[in-house]
Amino acid sequence: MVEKRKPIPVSDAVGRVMERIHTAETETVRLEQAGGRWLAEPITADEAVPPFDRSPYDGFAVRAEDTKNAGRENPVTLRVIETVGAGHVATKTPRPGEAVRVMTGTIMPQETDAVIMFELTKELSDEEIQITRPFEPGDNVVKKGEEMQKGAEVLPGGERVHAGITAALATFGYSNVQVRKKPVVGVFATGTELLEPGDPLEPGKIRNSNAPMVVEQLKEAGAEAVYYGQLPDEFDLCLSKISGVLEDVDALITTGGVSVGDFDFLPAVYEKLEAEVLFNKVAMRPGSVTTVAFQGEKPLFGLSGNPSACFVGFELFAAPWLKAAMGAQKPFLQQADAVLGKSFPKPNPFTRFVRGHAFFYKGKLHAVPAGLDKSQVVTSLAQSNALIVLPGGTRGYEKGDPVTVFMLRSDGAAEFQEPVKEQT
Ligand SMILES: Nc1nc2c(c(=O)[nH]1)N[C@H]1C(S)=C(S)[C@@H](COP(=O)(O)OP(=O)(O)OC[C@H]3O[C@@H](n4cnc5c(N)ncnc54)[C@H](O)[C@@H]3O)O[C@H]1N2
Ligand code: MOO
Ligand SMILES: [Mg+2]
Repeated sequence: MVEKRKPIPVSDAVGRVMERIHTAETETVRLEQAGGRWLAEPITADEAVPPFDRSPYDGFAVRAEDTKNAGRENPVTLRVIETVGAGHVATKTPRPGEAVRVMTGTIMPQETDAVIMFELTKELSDEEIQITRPFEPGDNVVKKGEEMQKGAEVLPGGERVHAGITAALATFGYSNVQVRKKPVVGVFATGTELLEPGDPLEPGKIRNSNAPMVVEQLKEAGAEAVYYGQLPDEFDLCLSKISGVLEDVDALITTGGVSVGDFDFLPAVYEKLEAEVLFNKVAMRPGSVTTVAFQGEKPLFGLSGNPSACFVGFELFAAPWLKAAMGAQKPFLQQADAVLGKSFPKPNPFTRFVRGHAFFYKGKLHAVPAGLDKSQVVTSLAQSNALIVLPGGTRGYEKGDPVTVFMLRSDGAAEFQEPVKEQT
């Protein structure tokens, strides 16, 4: 008799997995290698930024006091005593009536407290300029520590290093950075029907799309994927291959073989390994048969063989666990309110995660289901940047209904648009 499984709500399933986080150790990597890694230490300012008062313009550093009587009818003439570029320090100290020609980024010369851009001066000669308005002390001076004071916290840690974080790390002298070790995640695709992408098709066989997809999802999550190849639907072989690699990985992902078919052997493999099964049925579509088991601290993610179900199972359970293991403060997909762009008439006993395309139109986020909504479907994944969440227990959804979307990515999001015009 076929095993009857009891579905649990998605949030319970997520909760069960996230109770079992095992935080990865830290390691030190060079700044150039830190992109995409998760920060394992807070970033603090080793020095103030900027580290000295500096000029934001190409112009003249002056003593503001000298300019206080300047006006259209009363131009003030100042004598230029030196030219200093960024990276150099003025060698002279201006006396009253004197100015220093400075470039953007130059440390303010002693005794100067304002900068006048070239365009606001009249250069009478190489040595003399004229100005026709007064300047206050501090005008056009970027103060030391204006951006960040020495010792201030820039980031608390737990963020993923992107180009902006790299810039901050470089600014504060982090030539080496502490990050979390990447969990090593083994991947097996199960299925006697599977061919590799380079193979010609044969009757009854299909190309293995799950393994390359999951390897890519692992990379996107920041983990280290080790693809161990395909396993035919044979119990002994699945058991020996899976138990053979468990020592070498921090987590294992299998695709296929988790349902109730005669050749679905993952449930029996978990039993034989004496792994603790957290759940084997989730009240969701696709991915209802997604199974998560633990062997000690190691999660075994038994993702469905159906490509869309496999994808969703990874995003909902494996990705947050892996990101949290890498110290992520925010391991879940970002959620947003959107307007459903196309009716979805199918009744919904389980919560659906519909692959779709989300985009902004007239300031509102819209989400349109992509391609066929079936768990066997691959190509809709290629057209999606979001999962549209349609809670279960309804008769379907109408175009225009409010929905929640989980954002998968934001690249490739827009064509060129005229930036919003400033209000005047
Ligand atoms: N009697 C029942 N049958 C099924 C149930 C059920 O509750 N009762 N659940 C269905 C649901 S829902 C899903 S989802 C699938 C899950 O199946 P498995 O996880 O056991 O996966 P397989 O049987 O191995 O394969 C399913 C399907 O996916 C294709 N596949 C497998 N691996 C890959 C791969 N690497 N790349 C591309 N496609 C793959 C495979 O050829 C099958 O077509 O079970 C339903 N059945
Ligand atoms: O796990 Mo299945 O994808 O719900 O169709
Ligand atoms: Mg099956």
